[in-house]
Formats: sequence, structure tokens, C-alpha cells
Amino acid sequence: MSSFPFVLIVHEGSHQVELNYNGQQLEFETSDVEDSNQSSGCLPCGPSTASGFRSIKTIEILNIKIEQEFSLVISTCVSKKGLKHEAELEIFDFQIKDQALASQWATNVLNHVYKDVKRARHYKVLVNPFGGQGHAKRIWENTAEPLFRAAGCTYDLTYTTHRFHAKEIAKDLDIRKYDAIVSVSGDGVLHEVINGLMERPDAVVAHKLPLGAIPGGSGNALSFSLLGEDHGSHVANAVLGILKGKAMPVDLCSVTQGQNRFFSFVLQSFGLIADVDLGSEHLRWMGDARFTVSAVGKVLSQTTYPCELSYIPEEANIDKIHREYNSHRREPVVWADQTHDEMDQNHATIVDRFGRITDPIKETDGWITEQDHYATIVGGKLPWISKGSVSHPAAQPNDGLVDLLIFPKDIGRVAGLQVMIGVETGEHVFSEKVRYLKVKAYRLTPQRQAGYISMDGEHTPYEPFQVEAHRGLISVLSIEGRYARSMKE
Ligand SMILES: Nc1ncnc2c1ncn2[C@@H]1O[C@H](COP(=O)(O)OP(=O)(O)OP(=O)(O)O)[C@@H](O)[C@H]1O
Repeated sequence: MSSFPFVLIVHEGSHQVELNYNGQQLEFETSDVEDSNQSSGCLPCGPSTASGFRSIKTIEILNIKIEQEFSLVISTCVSKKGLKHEAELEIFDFQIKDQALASQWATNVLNHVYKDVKRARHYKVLVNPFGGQGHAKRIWENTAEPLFRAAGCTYDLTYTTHRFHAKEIAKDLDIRKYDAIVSVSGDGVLHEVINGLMERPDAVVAHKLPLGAIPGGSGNALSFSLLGEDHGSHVANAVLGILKGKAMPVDLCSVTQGQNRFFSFVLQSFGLIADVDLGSEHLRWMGDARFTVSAVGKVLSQTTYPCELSYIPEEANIDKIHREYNSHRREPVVWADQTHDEMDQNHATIVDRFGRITDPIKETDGWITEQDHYATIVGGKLPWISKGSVSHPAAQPNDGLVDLLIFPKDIGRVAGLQVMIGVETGEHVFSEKVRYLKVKAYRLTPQRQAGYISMDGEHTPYEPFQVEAHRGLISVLSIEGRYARSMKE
């Protein structure tokens, strides 16, 4: 392969353009960006500086093709004009004179662009047409699918038709055919996919199939956690992560309840937050706002919920948790193919290090037990639960721990509302009114007859349950290899 820069002279109408790829960016000066796109019939062009200088990062280059012998088409996913947080598909079309030279240049650039990730991946795509406010079909057709196509990727598409459809598909899928499963939905469909994969007889292989999340629900916790507050709702940004991302190992919480076991990747909630999650369906038309509106109402009502809580603490001091968060972010990221997950250790099933809910607690494991009324108890594995809700800011994709957030019974209306405001930025964890712990496992036994328990937004029986985090049981496509920063430096 020739060395950088890879240079190609092309034409844009009567103007000569030098395409210069230096290994970091593709740079060129266009004379009239809008005209070039109009003539090619491509999507409207994005930002162009006064001079027409364009600099497109390696990660933003999706594909380069030669069409009709004389046309070089470069597909990119770049920031929208005037909107630095939101990306969109932008296609550049240049004329070429020497097809062989252009073809060699395109091959050299693409080999570098895709040196770490597979090109032209094949995806299983699930779209929930009823997720969130019912926009997932439009999101797929108008924004996501054109990007998949532009990148030269292929897909099998299914619109989910009923509850548990995604789980059925994940259970029966011929996983050898696909590079990843992508859902255009909220977290509920992903929860089903994960549980479907984990229930397969070949779960030890199936759980390795990476997942991708395109925000199409009302919460979209995974998408916000991967992309952060500013980008989490932007479809093209999420798609770029799916087309160009690598498999990041992500822990799963194994939940035992009665004789059942299932898996949770977002959160398990009891009390106020469960009521908000499951009791606010009538506010679905509000989109993201339904959680905030409902939570404020609950805080003002000062309802408390009795239970027995047991946990094995790893760290209970929020300042230490904060320091550890920052030092962890300075460490290099680890990808799924560089690490072993808990299922790889010569066993095909989950091993409960701390027993199941039906087992007596073993004192030697370091359990602490308390019994009280609480406003809410929420175990989480993702920093964001929705836009403007950073409930578990110290959550890490693969630290093997569950973050436990506890609001006590006497939080009070004013402090309660202050804490709720703090949740917008994750600052609530520093409030003296709340407790935030990293735990290896926890067990919760409700002491009322009826109420809500929510697992990743799914209704779960109001019965005792136990949760344990298992390292790297799934993988999620990510460009950064870690969640977006959710705690200050
Ligand atoms: N066609 C369908 N009709 C009814 N329910 C469906 C259909 N397809 C999927 N579902 C169910 O919808 C539930 C929620 O889906 P999804 O996660 O997409 O949206 P959401 O609940 O709005 O978003 P979030 O989980 O982010 O709050 C899932 O439990 C899934 O089983």
C-alpha cells in the first residue's frame, strides 16, 4: 500500500479538486458544494465553509464507490449544517478521468477506514412501530436505512408485531448469518433480544453477537449512555456507531425471582421510580417528559415503600466512587475480542457467585441487611435512563458491579425535588439525602402485598428478587468503547 497522503485529482464540474486523505481526515476544497450535490441528485449537502474547505474524519467516511465509470461517490455521516451535535448522511459526487487510478485510491482509503472493523456488515434489524411515540418506522426509513445502504451494508428487517416478538426472533435467529442485531426501538425490545439470546441452548455462542441501538422508544437508555445527552436522541449518530463501532463488552445483571431467571441491562427499580416507569403509560404521548412529570408528582406525594434490602458492598463512599470513575476513564478501553466474559470460563451457564433468591444468604459473602421504608431503590448498569435522567452516573459497562441508588423515606418534598433536579446531570449522587453504592449483588424483599417492580421498564411480579452483575455477557457496538462521560472530572 502506498503511504499517506493518498491524493487523487478529481473534477467537480469545470473545477479541479484535490482529494487528500492523510490517515486522519479526508480533505478537499470544493468550489460549489451545493451545485455538485444538486447535479448528482444526492441528499442536500451539509456545512461548507466560505472557502468550501471540507475536512471529513476517518470515522465519518462510510463508503467510496465508482459509479457509471466516471463518477466517484463518497458517502459520509457528518455534522448537520449549524448543528454540531447532530449528524446526517452527506454524499459527494466527483467526476474522474482515470478509473483505475480512482479505484486504487478508493481501495487504499477504504482499507484504512475499515482497518479495525468489518466492512459491509450484515445486520438483523428489528423495528418496533409502536415504541415511544410511534416514530420508529419513519426513523428507520428516512434516516437509518439510507445510511446502512450508503455504507454498503445489508440487513434483514422485521417489524415487531407483538410483545415478545423480538425475544422469539432472538431465540430462533440463525446467528451465523449476522454481524449484529440492531433495534430501532426503546430499551424494552433490547431487553427482549438479550433475554432471547440468553435462553438459547447455544447461549454461550449467541450472547457474543453484538447489539446496536437506534433510538426509537421513549427512554432510549442505551443510546443516551453510549452517545451522551447531546447526541443520544440523534438517529444518524447512533447509526454511525453501529456501522463503524466495535464490540464493547457489557455486563448483564442476572435476576433471580422465585424459580425464574432473567437478565436486565438497564435498571431494576422499586418504589417511586418503578411507579414512574410502569405507572406513567397514560402519559406516553409526552415522550421523554412523561418520566419527569410523573416523578415530580410522586416526590410531592411522599409515598414510601417498605422492604428488606441486602447487599454486598464494593464501595459506599461517593467521593471514592467518583475518583475511581475518573481513573477508570484514563485507562485504555478493552474490546470484547480482547477479554474473557464470565461464560467463557469453561461453563455454558451462569454461575451465581452469591446464590439465588431461593438460597439463604451466606454471611461469609459480606452481606449487609437493612429493613426500612424507602422512597425508591434502583439498581442500574447504565448511566442514563432517558434524556435528562442520569440516574447512575458512575455506571461502567464492564466493572462487574451494580450501581445501587437509594432514596430514604424521609427525603422530604423540597430535598426530593432538588434531588430530582440533580438527576438531570447526575449531581444527585452527591446529595447527603441519597445513598449511592457499588455492590456485587443485592436482594430486595418487598413488604407490602402489591406494587410495582420494573426490570428494564418491564413489569415484574411484586416478589423478592436477587441481582448479580456478570461481566461482559453481551457486547454493544460502540466507537468510543465506553459510555459517554456522566461524571465531572
Ligand atoms: N407491534 C407491537 N405491538 C405491541 N407491543 C409491541 C410491538 N412490538 C414490540 N412491542 C413491545 O413494546 C414494548 C416497548 O417497546 P420499546 O422498547 O420499543 O419502546 P418504549 O417502551 O417506548 O421505550 P423505552 O423502553 O425506551 O421506554 C416491548 O416490551 C415490546 O415487547
